[in-house]
Amino acid sequence: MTSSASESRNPIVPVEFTKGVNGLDKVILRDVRGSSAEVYLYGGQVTSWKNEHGEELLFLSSKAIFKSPKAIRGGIPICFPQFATHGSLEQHGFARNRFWSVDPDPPPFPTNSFNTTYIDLILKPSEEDQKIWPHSFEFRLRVTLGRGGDLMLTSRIRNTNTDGKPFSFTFAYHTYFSVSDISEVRVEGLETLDYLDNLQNKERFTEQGDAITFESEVDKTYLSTPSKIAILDHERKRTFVLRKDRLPDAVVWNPWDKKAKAMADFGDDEYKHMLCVEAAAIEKSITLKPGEEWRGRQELSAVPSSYCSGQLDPQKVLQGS
Ligand SMILES: O=P(O)(O)OC[C@H]1O[C@H](O)[C@H](O)[C@@H](O)[C@@H]1O
Repeated sequence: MTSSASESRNPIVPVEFTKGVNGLDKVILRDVRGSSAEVYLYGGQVTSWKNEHGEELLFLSSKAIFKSPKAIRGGIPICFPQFATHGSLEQHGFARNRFWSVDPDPPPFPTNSFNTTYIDLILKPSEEDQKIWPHSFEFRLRVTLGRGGDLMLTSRIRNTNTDGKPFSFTFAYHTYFSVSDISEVRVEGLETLDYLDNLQNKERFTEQGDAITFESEVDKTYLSTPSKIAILDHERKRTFVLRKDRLPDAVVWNPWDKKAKAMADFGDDEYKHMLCVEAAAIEKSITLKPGEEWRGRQELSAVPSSYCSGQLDPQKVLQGS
């Protein structure tokens, strides 16, 4: 069937503006082959990413609270201008619990947007925000659903201070991946790297051994990581490939059972079905002078993983384009 035939029979609305939980504004991106993504203006947050079979690829807690000032638990929260407690602001900064707007006329992107569906959002600080972080900025976020169902997020952050002052920030795409069973998952691309252990006062260690697997709580910030990280879900025979640009660090987080129980917006057993791998800039903060812009990009794809004599072949995953 040609795509025009399928389109005329079943018209696709590539960008739909609608309402989500609690009447919050939501944008749905759709690709003709059936993949989709959902973005809430609250937090500028992707909450859903589905492949062409309609299978959800991101974790969203069944207990997520879609109400300000609580950030939505799951999807891809944006941590800005501060990651975690690396500064004096609230945990993970304020971008994740502010109302973003649709950017009607974003400056042009050099990247090829042919054959993709996307939405541009913008966040500017309110007067209240400037009381806690005394800077003026424009944060433009483009969420793109690629032709093959890939999900791309590009952030452009510009210093618009008129007082001549630079500002510094840390940043993360706090991606919650949906996994079959955390004990069946391994992460490749971070082995042998140095990391800060957030469970041990951010002390620095070196990762030993092979790929990373999970049997207890993990909260680590890997430093100077490669631009490509793979998350292999053996049970579902699915591999997520995360590619990133200008985001040198990567946080790996699973709260495990005890912390899961302590979080009001997270189910007691949900830790089994999620893993956060967060493309980030943490160890070295980013500094912008007035008029300067930083751009940070994350691209996610989900591919079927194949078994080779009972073992996944990590080289194939990591060397593939
Ligand atoms: O509960 P939140 O504020 O959303 O933070 C959730 C988690 O985010 C990151 O992964 C941090 O490294 C963790 O220390 C933190 O627990």
